[in-house]
Amino acid sequence: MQNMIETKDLCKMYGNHTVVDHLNLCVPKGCVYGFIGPNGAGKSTSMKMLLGLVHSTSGSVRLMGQEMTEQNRIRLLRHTGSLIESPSGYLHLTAQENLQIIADLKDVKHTEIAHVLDVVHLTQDKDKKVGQYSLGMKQRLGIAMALLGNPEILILDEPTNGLDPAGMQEMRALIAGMPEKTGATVLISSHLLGEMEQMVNRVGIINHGKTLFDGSLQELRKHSQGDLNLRVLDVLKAMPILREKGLPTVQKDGVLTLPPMPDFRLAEIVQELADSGAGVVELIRHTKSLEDIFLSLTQSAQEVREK
Ligand SMILES: Nc1ncnc2c1ncn2[C@@H]1O[C@H](COP(=O)(O)OP(=O)(O)OP(=O)(O)O)[C@@H](O)[C@H]1O
Repeated sequence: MQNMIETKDLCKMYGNHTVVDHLNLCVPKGCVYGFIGPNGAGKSTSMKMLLGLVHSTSGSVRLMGQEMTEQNRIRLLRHTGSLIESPSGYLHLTAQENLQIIADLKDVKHTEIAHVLDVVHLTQDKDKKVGQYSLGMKQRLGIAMALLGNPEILILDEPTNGLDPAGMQEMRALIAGMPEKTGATVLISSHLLGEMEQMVNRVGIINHGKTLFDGSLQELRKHSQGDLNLRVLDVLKAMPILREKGLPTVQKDGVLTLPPMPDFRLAEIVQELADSGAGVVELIRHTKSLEDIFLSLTQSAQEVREK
C-alpha cells in the first residue's frame, strides 16, 4: 500500500531546543491516522512542517510518494487540505460565502461547495452567518474549507478541541467516514488517545518530539496488560512461594497483587500455589484503558529523560 505521508528523521530545533526529534511518520493511503501526544509534544510543529509552514532543521517529508522540495511544494500541497489551530472564517459572512472565497482562492468551481457542505452536514445552515455558529459548526466549516479541491490528504490539528460530547461524537463519525466519503487519507492530532479510539485505524504517539509508539490500535492494546489479582485461601502458604520467585507480595484480605506476566509463567505459579495447598480461588487480570497505556508510555519516557 502506498504511503501518503512519510517523514524520515524529521527534526525541528528552536534555538537549542529540539521540539521534533527524528520523527519517522508513515501514513498509509486510505487510513485515518491519529497523531497523539500531550500538550507541547510537537504535534503542531510536525504538521506545520508537512505543510511547509515551518522549515525543518533536518530530515525529509514525502507526500504521495514524492519528496517535498522547494520546487514541488506548492504542487504537492494542492492535493492537501488542512485545518491548523482554530477554525478560520469571516464571522459576518455565511458559510456559503466563506466557502466561495476559499473556492476562488483555491481555483475550485463553486459547484463543489454543495458537496463539501453535505459532507460536514452544514447544508441546512449554509446561509447562517458564521458568527452565529457553535464551535463544532465552525470546526466543521473549517473541514469543509479544507475539503474544497478534493484533497488526497487531510491534515487536521486537534479539530475536537473544545467540543462538547455531542460535537465530539459528530466529529468522530465525520472523520471516521472521511476516507470512504471523500477518498482522503487523514492525519488528525489530539492530546487524548481515548477520544481518537473510535475514529482512527492507526496511531502514532509522540512526546518531547520523539515517537513512542507507531502502529494499529490492536498492537497498542498489547500494552494493555495491567496487574493481576490472585485470591488465595492461605496467604501464609502462598507468600514464600512468590517471594522465592522474586515477585512482590503485596496482599490485602487474601488478595495478592502481581505484576503483568506471560500466560505460561502465570500458569506455572498457579500450579505451584495449588500444589502447596495455598488454594487459588480467584484470578483477575486487569486491562489498562487506552488512556492509561498512553499515560504509562509518556510517563516512562519522562522517567528515562530524568535519569
Ligand atoms: N515558533 C516557536 N518558537 C519557539 N518554540 C516553539 C515555537 N513553536 C512551538 N514551539 C515549542 O515547541 C514545542 C512543541 O510545540 P507544538 O505546538 O508543536 O506542540 P503540540 O504537541 O502541538 O502541543 P499542543 O497540543 O499544546 O498544541 C513546545 O515546547 C513549544 O513551546
